[in-house]
Amino acid sequence: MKGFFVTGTDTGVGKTIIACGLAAVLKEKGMNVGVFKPFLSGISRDDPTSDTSLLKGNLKVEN
Ligand SMILES: Nc1ncnc2c1ncn2[C@@H]1O[C@H](COP(=O)(O)OP(=O)(O)OP(=O)(O)O)[C@@H](O)[C@H]1O
Ligand SMILES: C[C@H](N)[C@@H](CCCCCC(=O)O)NC(=O)O
Repeated sequence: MKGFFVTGTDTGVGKTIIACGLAAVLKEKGMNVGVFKPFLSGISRDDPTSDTSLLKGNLKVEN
């Protein structure tokens, strides 16, 4: 298993967008891709606009 750790120097700099794109490209190449965001602050994970919802929706996974 290989992984990428996406980080940045501030909030709102594009970490989530980059992670979504990276995951989508790898999936498109036929790889089995998972995403892991261990902590989420400031918004419910159930909110459709949350980072975790965007990452999940991007990969079309259930959980
Ligand atoms: N390359 C880009 N060009 C234009 N807009 C961008 C780009 N990358 C991200 N954005 C926009 O910037 C905003 C913040 O991006 P994103 O949510 O990916 O940041 P983040 O680093 O994950 O933030 P946070 O730390 O708050 O979770 C979003 O509205 C996103 O659409
Ligand atoms: C909901 C957003 N995407 C993001 C908001 C982070 C705000 C940090 C504020 C601070 O600097 O204390 N939350 C998160 O990445 O878990």
